[in-house]
Amino acid sequence: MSESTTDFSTIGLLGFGTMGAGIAHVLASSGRTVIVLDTDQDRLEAGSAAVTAFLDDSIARGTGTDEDKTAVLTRIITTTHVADLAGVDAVIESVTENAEVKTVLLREVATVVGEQIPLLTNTSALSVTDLAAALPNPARVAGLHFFNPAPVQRTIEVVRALQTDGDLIERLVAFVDTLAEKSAVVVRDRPGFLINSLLLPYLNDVIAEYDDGLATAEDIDVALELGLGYKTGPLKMLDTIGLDDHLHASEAAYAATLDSRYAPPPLLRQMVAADRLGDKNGHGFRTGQPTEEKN
Ligand SMILES: NC(=O)c1ccc[n+]([C@@H]2O[C@H](COP(=O)([O-])OP(=O)(O)OC[C@H]3O[C@@H](n4cnc5c(N)ncnc54)[C@H](O)[C@@H]3O)[C@@H](O)[C@H]2O)c1
Repeated sequence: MSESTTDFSTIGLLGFGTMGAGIAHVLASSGRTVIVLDTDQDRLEAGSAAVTAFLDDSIARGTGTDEDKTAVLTRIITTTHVADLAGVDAVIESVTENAEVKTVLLREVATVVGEQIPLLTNTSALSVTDLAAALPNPARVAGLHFFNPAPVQRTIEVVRALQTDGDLIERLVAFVDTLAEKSAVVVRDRPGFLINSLLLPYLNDVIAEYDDGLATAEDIDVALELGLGYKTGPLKMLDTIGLDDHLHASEAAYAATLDSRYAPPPLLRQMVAADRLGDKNGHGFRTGQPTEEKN
């Protein structure tokens, strides 16, 4: 476990959902103190349980110890009061993907933390530039985009909004370097940033080809895993991401660009309408499907 706390030694984290729990784990594992805000006690307890599950998993795999677990959990402080964020060195926002929810909360947080404290957003699909424009001192706003699950995924996108101060970008790259096995990628603020702007069209192409009957879902995944050396086949990946989340990300990128590469294919909309969301509810392209006939 790294004990480096050179910068941002106490971080305010907004939202203790899927991503918030993973991010809290990553930050606390780097030796930092994390003050996590969510709307109510039940959500805070669910977030703490998710962090505990990550740590127990590490112990079971022999990559963590009981001492690590205690140390990490001790560094995560939970609250439902924005006032408790006074004194943090940076804020990472990871609440529900809704521009108004994020803006209202960050404005309130800004009044507590002061003008110079960096406000960082983990949004996947919203414009960081738009968000910065709605906040006091937009130069201290940037994106810090983690991938799911945050403790496992190794890339973090540092997103430069039009207003972001160059020094802040340098501080964020140095900060990411202090997180275990994470690498920063600095990207401009555009729909999907870097990874999703390339991933969304690829996944949408695969869905369209599958809908056209190119091959079975299993064979498409096997072909890309073995033929191109991808770690996870695209249809398995879609089930993991969640088809509703992928639809939302595609719609947002399409609305922002009118680029047809992002347009959600008809089968994606149908899958979501039929409540086939992937791993999260046990029905998707690969999850819960009987083995298909080969062509
Ligand atoms: N899930 C992913 O794969 C993924 C990956 C990268 C980035 N993101 C981004 O991370 C952010 C969070 O996504 P998630 O999947 O963790 O969502 P989630 O629904 O699991 O968690 C969101 C949390 O925010 C809390 N919240 C909502 N309004 C709040 C408020 N006013 N004050 C405090 N807490 C509030 C909710 O109670 C919930 O616990 C989104 O912006 C999303 O786009 C998600």
